[in-house]
Amino acid sequence: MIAIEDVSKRYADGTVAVDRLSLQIPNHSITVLVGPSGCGKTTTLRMINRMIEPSSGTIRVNGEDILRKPVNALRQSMGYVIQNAGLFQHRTILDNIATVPRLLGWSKQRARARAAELMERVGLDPAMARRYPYQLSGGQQQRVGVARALAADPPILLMDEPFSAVDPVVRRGLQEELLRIQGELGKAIVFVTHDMDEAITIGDRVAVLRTGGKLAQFAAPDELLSAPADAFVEEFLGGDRGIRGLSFLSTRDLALDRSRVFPVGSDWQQLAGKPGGTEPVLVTDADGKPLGWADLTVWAGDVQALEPHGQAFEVGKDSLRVALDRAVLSPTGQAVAVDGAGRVLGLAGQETVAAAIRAARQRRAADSEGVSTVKASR
Ligand SMILES: Nc1ncnc2c1ncn2[C@@H]1O[C@H](COP(=O)(O)OP(=O)(O)OP(=O)(O)O)[C@@H](O)[C@H]1O
Repeated sequence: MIAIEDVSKRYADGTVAVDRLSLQIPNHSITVLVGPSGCGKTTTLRMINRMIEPSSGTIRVNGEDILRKPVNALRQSMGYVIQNAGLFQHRTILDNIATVPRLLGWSKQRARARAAELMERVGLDPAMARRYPYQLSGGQQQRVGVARALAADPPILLMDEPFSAVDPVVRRGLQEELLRIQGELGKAIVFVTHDMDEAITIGDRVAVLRTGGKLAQFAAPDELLSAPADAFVEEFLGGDRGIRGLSFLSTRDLALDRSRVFPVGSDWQQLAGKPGGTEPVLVTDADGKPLGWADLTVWAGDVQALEPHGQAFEVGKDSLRVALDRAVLSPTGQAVAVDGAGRVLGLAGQETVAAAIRAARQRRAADSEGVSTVKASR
């Protein structure tokens, strides 16, 4: 646990970068500091590893005042990742990652073995080990930066806009990779960004700072989206926070319609004659996997002639946001719900999703702890 207690930073020219900030940063979780340019995010992060000394207040790590710890020991317990990776250009990728273990006195062989292990962990091809940083893409360099910070297995990882310099697709990949690594390693991660979407995607908790280094709100992402503390936070969250909030609601309890799903080989003529026979049906293969939509008033049983079913959503894994998106994009207005093996569980139209949203809101109102939240596949 990192406890920031009533910490302020006033620079020599009188600029107040951080103003009486108090934050409890738990272990085994990602805490994001987010806010507009100049609001004191970097200053806060650097006070944690003592690259910057606070003007007042105390920072404790697991109860111990960081000023009482030798600065080297403190920094060894904290990996540090910055924008553009900050790699040593004259060292190979392997030796970049091995830097801290070498400083700690590990043999070259052991440090390199550890570096090779970390390359795999962050998703880098082992063939890159002997390359130099300029021979890697920006996204690959950021992975090296993360691997280097993790090399000595520090319990804390400080990350300052680590993914800001790469394009959105690569950035998304890096965010997913970080979440996966965190799932395996469970560090205390403090992550600085000015991008609220990034904060919401990766943060377990998000601290929104306003200019002057004052804390505007510190909350879990779903709470931030559903109950912004004030107009500043609301504006910073952007105009579509209602839709984005659906990312945190599970599809587990959706009331799926199974009455319009039939396996190939069904008696289509008989079904067409039944009440509702003019409604499109979803045809599945023998395993229950979706093949496409059929209008039984005209379809003659030719699988090739089915209307594409589009992307499905996985119940329990994907969020209501994904389900709603699939329903909106579906040619029939019905999203196809599947299990982990891709077998159809049923259909969910926009009204079904809307009912699930209302039910989730009621549960939230009844019990602020009781709302099902999902972390993945937002
Ligand atoms: N060494 C310094 N001397 C004087 N003022 C400084 C110094 N370093 C930072 N500042 C000022 O302190 C404030 C906070 O800076 P900081 O870098 O912490 O903000 P930030 O939120 O990380 O910004 P950005 O998102 O643009 O990186 C800014 O007004 C900045 O100009």
